[in-house]
Amino acid sequence: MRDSEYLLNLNCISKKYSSVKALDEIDLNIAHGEVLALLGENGAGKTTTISIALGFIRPDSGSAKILGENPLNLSIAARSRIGFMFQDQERSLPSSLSVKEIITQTCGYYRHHESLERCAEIAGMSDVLSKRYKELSGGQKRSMQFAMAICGHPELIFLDEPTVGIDVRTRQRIWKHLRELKKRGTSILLTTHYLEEAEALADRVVVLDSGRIIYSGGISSIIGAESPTIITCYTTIAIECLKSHRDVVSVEQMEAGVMIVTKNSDALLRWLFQHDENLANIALRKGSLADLFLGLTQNEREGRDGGES
Ligand SMILES: Nc1ncnc2c1ncn2[C@@H]1O[C@H](COP(=O)(O)OP(=O)(O)OP(=O)(O)O)[C@@H](O)[C@H]1O
Repeated sequence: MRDSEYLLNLNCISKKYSSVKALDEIDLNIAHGEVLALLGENGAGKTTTISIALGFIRPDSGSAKILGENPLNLSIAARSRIGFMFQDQERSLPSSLSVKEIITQTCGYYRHHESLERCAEIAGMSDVLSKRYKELSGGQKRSMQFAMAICGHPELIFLDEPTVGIDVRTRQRIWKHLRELKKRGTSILLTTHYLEEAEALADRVVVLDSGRIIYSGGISSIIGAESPTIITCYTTIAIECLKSHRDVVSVEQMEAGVMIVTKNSDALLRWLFQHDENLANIALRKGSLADLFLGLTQNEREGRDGGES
């Protein structure tokens, strides 16, 4: 695909805040109708990426194009094809206006928009339309910001941690709506700490770690065919030796023993018993996607540190 065919095209973008490298030469594209989840721990660079894509901040180097234009100099026509929901959006919202007034005002920026009632229904806000923004709970505020992001039928939507603090029912409703938008061909970039959110919605995930992309691809390729198992145990086998075992995804030293993430617990346990007669306090549990994600970032960091020494 040529760069001009992407709705968003970030090319070798770097950004530093004083001595902190927030982004380090990242490349990121979004195609028509694609849902991309940007994953990473706190401070990985997700919000900085979106801020650069939308032209809120200037990168130190690299080039960015959104809907074929420079984000720092975006035309009104292009703006009206974009929706977004930001983590610290709160500061820019008129807190004394009601939900109804804010959503109506936002709809006014777009030529084709949803009705107020439909926006409220999608975001689960029908009962609080007359409440002032400052009177809303944290979750209701996020829901309203979501309504603002989608109200204008944008072609490209940026959602920065859209469901943080939102109750389960509203989260399900938001996911359902995002799937419908995807079916209609809307492109979505969402950042999330929830792997299940990425799994539920995304065609592709990009994992950021300390400003670098350490994975880009389908979520099933991260997980693999089997979901991981966590073994905790006491062992006299050296950590380095455990790490080099082919069935080990990651190992962490605990206060009393080790925590091993593996995708083949049967084979690994047989090996542990064979090689350590002092093996004790064994406990097994099915790992979450988050455990696997931690393993991925840990392995990358170790690879990087090893490579630099
Ligand atoms: N305005 C700023 N001034 C100084 N440092 C900043 C600023 N904004 C971000 N940073 C730093 O840049 C790095 C990336 O931050 P960013 O907010 O992009 O991460 P994130 O992945 O969105 O994190 P989170 O999940 O916590 O929202 C962090 O180390 C952060 O402390």
